[in-house]
Amino acid sequence: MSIVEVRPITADEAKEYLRVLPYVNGFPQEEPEPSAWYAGQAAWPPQVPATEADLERHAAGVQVDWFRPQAAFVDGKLAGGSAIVSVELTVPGGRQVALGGVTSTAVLPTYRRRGLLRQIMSAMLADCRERGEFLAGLSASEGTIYGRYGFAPATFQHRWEVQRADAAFRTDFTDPGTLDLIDGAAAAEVWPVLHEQVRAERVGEISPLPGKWTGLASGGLPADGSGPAHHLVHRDARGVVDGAAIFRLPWSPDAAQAGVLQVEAFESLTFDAYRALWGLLLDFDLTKRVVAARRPVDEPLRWMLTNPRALKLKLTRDNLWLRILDVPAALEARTYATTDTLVLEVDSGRWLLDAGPDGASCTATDRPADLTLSVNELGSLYLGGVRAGELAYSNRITAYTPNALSRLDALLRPDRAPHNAVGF
Ligand SMILES: CC(=O)SCCNC(=O)CCNC(=O)[C@H](O)C(C)(C)COP(=O)(O)OP(=O)(O)OC[C@H]1O[C@@H](n2cnc3c(N)ncnc32)[C@H](O)[C@@H]1OP(=O)(O)O
Repeated sequence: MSIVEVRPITADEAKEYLRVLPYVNGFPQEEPEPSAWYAGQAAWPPQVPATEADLERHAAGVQVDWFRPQAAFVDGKLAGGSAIVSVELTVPGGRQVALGGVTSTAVLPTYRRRGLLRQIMSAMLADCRERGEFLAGLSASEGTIYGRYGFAPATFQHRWEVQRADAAFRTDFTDPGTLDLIDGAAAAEVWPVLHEQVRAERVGEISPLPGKWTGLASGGLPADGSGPAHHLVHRDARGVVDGAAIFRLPWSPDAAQAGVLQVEAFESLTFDAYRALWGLLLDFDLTKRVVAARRPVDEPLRWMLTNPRALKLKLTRDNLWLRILDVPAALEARTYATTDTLVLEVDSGRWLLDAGPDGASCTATDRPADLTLSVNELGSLYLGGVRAGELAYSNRITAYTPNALSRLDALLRPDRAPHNAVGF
């Protein structure tokens, strides 16, 4: 019988850990989708296997304090691994709380389905708890894997398209600011500042990993023919950047795919920036169609067009999956839209949630429950991106008192849908 050991890796095991990851071996790391869905980062088809030089380079990135890899060794061979990255998540009320982000997870194909991930996950979640991280999160390569560990989808994203010919705006707009095309080096300065401001306001947004924006400066042409990145910024009347977009004009030999403007990133702090940036992108000369991926599910643009149906939803997908590791700590970290008191039975714990716009207290109680749910449902509800009624109708939540579902929804619902443009 094999001996399995699960533990953090040492510095000189970094390359061995990398060797289990799909992209290093030329295997797929996402379900097959058009590369445009990933907004430029083609995860399919698989790339060529990494060279020793690539591994040397990547190994440095594994040995940093914010990247905490755990690996499973079978009879001494490193056969699977995963890592927690330390990031922050904006929760309702604006607090940016520590999130243990699960990433870079893989088990060698010849060692799968024998419980290695289960053991690695349990070690990683214990590590998060020890560090006081009461939330863990991930983006799932497949929807069937992570529910068993208590994770559930909490934010969602859309990919939509608009035919340029259909993109008439309802009202005229005079821009008090200016639009400017800038180079990658300037964009690498703009994006970190802009994203910090955006994530302070957007529930569900995540802090970027170190180095997230440095690649913008060097540019580089992706191998998939999607062409160079173009950087557009909007400045307000004082000249301060209040919005930016990154787009490409990919070439395709397929006439149906020609003339596409592909929006890879878009952020704005003001209505003026939002309207002005989309105004240009939706009416870019010599293009036929705009495709935008990783967009929030409550895209206001739809309501600004004379024909709201012109914005055609092409794909909808879960984005951030949350795992609540400490129920009272998580519920006390956010604020609530109404003032109410509910008893929630979450798995085997029963909690009295006394919540309001200034925060909440959440204490153990033996009062009868208003609702029962598991930590998975609480993860989906936590940021307000899923309705309690939807989960009750799918038999995932049971309500015992009148209006308990609508009262819970009223408490949790933020003004805007939770959204994270940045992942890990
Ligand atoms: C957050 C991220 O990093 S997403 C990236 C995830 N990585 C990948 O998708 C790369 C390709 N896949 C793999 O490397 C592996 O299949 C992993 C990492 C997903 C799973 O590793 P394994 O060691 O095989 O998982 P393990 O044997 O611990 O399985 C635990 C449970 O999950 C189930 N499971 C594991 N993988 C899958 C899957 N792909 N689909 C459905 N169920 C799965 C197992 O059947 C098992 O079920 P049980 O609890 O009912 O017994």
